[in-house]
Amino acid sequence: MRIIFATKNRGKVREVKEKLKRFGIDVVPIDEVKNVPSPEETGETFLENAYQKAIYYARALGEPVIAEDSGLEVEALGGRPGVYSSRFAGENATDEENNRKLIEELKKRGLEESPARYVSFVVVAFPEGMGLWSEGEVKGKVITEPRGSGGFGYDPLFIPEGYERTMAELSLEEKNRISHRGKAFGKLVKLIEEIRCW
Ligand SMILES: O=P(O)(O)OP(=O)(O)OP(=O)(O)OC[C@H]1O[C@@H](n2cnc3c(O)ncnc32)[C@H](O)[C@@H]1O
Ligand SMILES: [Mg+2]
Repeated sequence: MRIIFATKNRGKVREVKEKLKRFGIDVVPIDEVKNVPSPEETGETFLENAYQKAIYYARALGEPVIAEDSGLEVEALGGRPGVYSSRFAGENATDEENNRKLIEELKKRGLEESPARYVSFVVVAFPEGMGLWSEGEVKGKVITEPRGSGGFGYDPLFIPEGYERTMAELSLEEKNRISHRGKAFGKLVKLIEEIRCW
């Protein structure tokens, strides 16, 4: 079975491909199927954004599409960057720029770390308009000294609860076992199997 995953983030594609492989699901990134301009992400919540992305592409393609919206919530920053995680340092900011901004914001407050969590909302939308969704989170803390080269985004600054290593120091399989995204996609596959909607 194949599932089209609407994302421009290569890190997400790598993780979700690996996660769904053992369920016999072939995850195909949208840009390998059709060249459609990206939709806006104007929602105020992760769920709204994930649904917006999924339904936009499901309608454009005429078949079910999965999308994900995720982010990092930092306690010391009142939950920011949250839904703005990919554009924390500005529109089209790189991971490095976003990480630098996070370190600055913590240091400005005299902090070297803060409790934080990653959140992921996943939606599979059908062209007719309905959708199924699931979510996952992983708690931990953010630090101001980046470590590791795996993963993507804020991973060099995020240490999951119960770990000494940053998310960027974990293998792909290990990250998938404990991550917000790994949990959300695991739950979505169960839902799809239960409802037999495919
Ligand atoms: O919208 P798409 O095309 O899927 O790609 P995106 O990178 O813009 O994805 P989001 O809008 O969902 O923004 C999520 C951001 O949150 C951060 N993030 C989410 N999950 C992460 C993870 O597992 N590791 C590190 N950073 C993560 C990272 O900055 C992402 O760019
Ligand atoms: Mg995005």
